[in-house]
Amino acid sequence: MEALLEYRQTDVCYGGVRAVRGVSFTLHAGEILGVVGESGCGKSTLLRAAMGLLGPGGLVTGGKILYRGENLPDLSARARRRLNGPELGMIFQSAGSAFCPVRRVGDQLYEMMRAHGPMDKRAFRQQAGALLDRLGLEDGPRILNSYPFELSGGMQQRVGIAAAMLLRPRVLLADEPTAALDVSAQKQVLEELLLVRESFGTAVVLVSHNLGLVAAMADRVLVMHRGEIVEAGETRQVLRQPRADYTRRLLEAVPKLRRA
Ligand SMILES: Nc1ncnc2c1ncn2[C@@H]1O[C@H](COP(=O)(O)OP(=O)(O)OP(=O)(O)O)[C@@H](O)[C@H]1O
Repeated sequence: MEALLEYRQTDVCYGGVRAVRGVSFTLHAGEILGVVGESGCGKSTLLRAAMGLLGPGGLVTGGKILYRGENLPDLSARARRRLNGPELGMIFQSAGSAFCPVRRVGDQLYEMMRAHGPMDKRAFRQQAGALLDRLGLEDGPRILNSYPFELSGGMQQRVGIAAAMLLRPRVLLADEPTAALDVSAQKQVLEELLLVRESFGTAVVLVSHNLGLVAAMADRVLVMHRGEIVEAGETRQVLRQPRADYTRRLLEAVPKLRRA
């Protein structure tokens, strides 16, 4: 399998304070990699660093983040715009809040698609409607004609997830994508992630607090603690026979774990 994304001894700082230290791993095409660890351990920072979205105080201060051989922190803003979206997609914890409040969500999604290549409006509406349907939003045309405030938080989140998926990126960086969703919507989103991986060989980095969800979805898992990877390996092995004390402590907080 092709190596798509490779972190090599990556350090990330905010205003000189290190949030991620010496992180190394490789993500291959078609793979789902889970990232777990307590709040504040650097999971979001890891993903934002690849997207160039660390914000004004954030900087990759050491190592490399290679996407198909190119070091992402070295890219110009122009090269970055070419990659972000169609190559590297990101689903944020609050994906729904990224929409402009005074424009219909369908227009915003269509514009995003058009920014990355020619797209016929009818084909777009069909494609977007089918995806929304699979994400549990059955009335696609109505959703596309809605303003963000006309949708519930869970609906907005799923439209935000659809926005990342519509461009069919090779790599999808998903930061707690389903944390704000109810159980049935959560299931539909996770099934769609699996379908996208199966249909297009999309690789996924799935950040989650939910170890049960990671156990069910991820092929491999990274355990992070205070900005560092303390354990990495095949999901089943890490969750059943953890080597690091920290992983054991994390698992002890979950009464029962079963791989689906
Ligand atoms: N914009 C920022 N400016 C300064 N420090 C930040 C910024 N964003 C994150 N940090 C700090 O970097 C560290 C890692 O934060 P990060 O959000 O990556 O953790 P996380 O594991 O994703 O947490 P959570 O699970 O709560 O989302 C934390 O100490 C956090 O306070």
